[in-house]
Amino acid sequence: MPPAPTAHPVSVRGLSKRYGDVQAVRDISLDIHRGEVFALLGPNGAGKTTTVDILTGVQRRTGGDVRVLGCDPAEDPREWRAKIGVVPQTSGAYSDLTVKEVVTHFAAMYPAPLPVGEVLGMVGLGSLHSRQASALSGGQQRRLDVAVGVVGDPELIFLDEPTTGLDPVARREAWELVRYFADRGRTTVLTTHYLDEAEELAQRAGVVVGGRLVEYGPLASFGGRDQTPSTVSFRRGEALAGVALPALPPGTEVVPSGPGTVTLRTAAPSHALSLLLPWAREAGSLELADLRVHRPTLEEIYLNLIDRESRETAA
Ligand SMILES: Nc1ncnc2c1ncn2[C@@H]1O[C@H](COP(=O)(O)OP(=O)(O)OP(=O)(O)O)[C@@H](O)[C@H]1O
Repeated sequence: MPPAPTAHPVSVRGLSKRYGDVQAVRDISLDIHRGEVFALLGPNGAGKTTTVDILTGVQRRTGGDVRVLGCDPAEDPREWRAKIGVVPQTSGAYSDLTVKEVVTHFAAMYPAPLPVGEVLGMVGLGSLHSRQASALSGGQQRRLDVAVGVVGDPELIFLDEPTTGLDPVARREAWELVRYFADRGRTTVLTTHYLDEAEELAQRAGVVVGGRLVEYGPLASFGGRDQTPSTVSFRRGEALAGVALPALPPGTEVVPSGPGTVTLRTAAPSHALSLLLPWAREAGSLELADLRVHRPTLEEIYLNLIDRESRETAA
């Protein structure tokens, strides 16, 4: 019987998982939209891998309802499995096969795999295709895991910390691969501890702490980020020394900073700049020296969230 149609490729309601005494996941509800990259964030031991393992049929849930591409992963139907790609947190053991043999072996399990050579090229293993998989370095093994996870050209891809152990160039190659699938309308669930990676690739995210989903939504407004003021700073230089600042957008604060430096905190940095530039020009300065506009990064927002959660838990 074909799977029931579903609005979202992943739909989770009230998910929980207990391992003996450990409540690893508590009442998580979320939807992952078709075609998006969704980042699952959270500290070590938060419950991310457990959640991914349940969504991919590796672990059984102890409560709640889960639909992945219209099916219950606990039933693990064969045709369903062919539509998902998984790069698990731990590297696979590939015995004494060569890199190309490993990927060819996995490609044969899918009805319409991508060409093996193309996938090896995408993960940067093209020149190592005849090397024994067991002889690869840690980072090269991770690339092979990614190749194995995506060779089936999956509709939905789960990447559990795919770039851990990769050098900066390989990390960026992995990002290109995620974008390649996103451009083809595929959906990706990305677990990562690298906030820059999430920021670079994902449109929405969820933060799990102590098994609970404590933040969930578009990255642009994550943790009230779009409401958090930005900082604008510059050096006055000679032309602007002693010149009174122009009228600035309502709510802008002048923050005490070193001599000769102006630091403003404002919810409207573009508006503030549009007033500062003509002000500086009129005073004879075409450039604002050392101009910096700092919007809160995802990492800062995330650290605040984790801090808030640990204080609430302690209280
Ligand atoms: N098989 C298991 N048996 C008992 N407890 C487990 C098992 N697997 C995970 N746990 C516990 O469940 C909790 C969640 O673990 P999980 O691996 O899902 O966290 P995570 O968010 O993926 O962490 P990390 O970022 O370190 O990978 C942890 O307290 C962990 O010790």
